[in-house]
Amino acid sequence: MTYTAANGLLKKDALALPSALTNFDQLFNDKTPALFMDYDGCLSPIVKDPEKAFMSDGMRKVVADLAEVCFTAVVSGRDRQNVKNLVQLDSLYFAGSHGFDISGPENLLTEPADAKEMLPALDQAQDILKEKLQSINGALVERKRYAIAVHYRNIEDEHVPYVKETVTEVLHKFPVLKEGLGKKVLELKPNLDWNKGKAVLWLLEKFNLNKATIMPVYIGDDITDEDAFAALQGKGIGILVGEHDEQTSATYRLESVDEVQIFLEKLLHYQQK
Ligand SMILES: O=P(O)(O)OC[C@H]1O[C@H](O[C@H]2O[C@H](CO)[C@@H](O)[C@H](O)[C@H]2O)[C@H](O)[C@@H](O)[C@@H]1O
Repeated sequence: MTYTAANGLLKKDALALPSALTNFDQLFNDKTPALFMDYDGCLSPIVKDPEKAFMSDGMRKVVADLAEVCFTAVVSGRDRQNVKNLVQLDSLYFAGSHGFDISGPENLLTEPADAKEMLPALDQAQDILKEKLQSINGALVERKRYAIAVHYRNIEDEHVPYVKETVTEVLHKFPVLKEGLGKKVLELKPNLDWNKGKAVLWLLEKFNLNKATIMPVYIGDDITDEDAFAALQGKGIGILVGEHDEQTSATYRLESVDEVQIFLEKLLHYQQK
């Protein structure tokens, strides 16, 4: 099903999207890509332990090669330094904490949404969550500079409602924070008008990439990536990897992390022609 949402965005069922692989030849029309990618579920498969979400050597190689020929960024919900450590490529731009914390080659380091005053609330919320969830086997509270992820992937189903209620309670205590949803995770983020989509638009502007010769492309698998797909509607290409629980603003689809690698290899070949 396809429909136009109240805000004018075109939304589709993930399974109704055409494949970015079979339609590759129609995507770029001789334009140079500006590439934005999510990490978990896009560059690395979803696994039980967030610290063990590794990128394959093949994926790292093609991303490194692409960074030589076009603007290449990773836009992640993870802490910026954490995702940088996992990717291990200094030639890339990184937007961590869902876009609140950005770095790049040549000493770029910036927090464009100016969320610093939310840090005390995040610190206090983290302490309360750790204390309240310490007795729940498998619950994981992951602090990023500008977000807290409460993971429930590894807990018994019967404890999930308690975890969700606890997050809701903490959010009520700290109105400067808002909820974010992801794959078996609830997040607490600064209650500001900033997200992955705004970060992508900020990078396009900052690096003078809003030109007819450039085609922005964003690849991601999760609900937080929807902000970036929405930001690129009518301006670039949004590619959803797999599916999530909501309708999508992406325009194309890839089945899996393996298909992401095949797509990136095709993109490299196209860009080297
Ligand atoms: O925006 P992303 O780069 O995709 O980050 C989104 C979240 O990814 C991580 O959690 C997810 O992946 C884990 C490893 O595969 C998985 O165990 C977890 O269930 C997923 O929610 C990361 O830990 C979070 O901080 C990111 O926000």
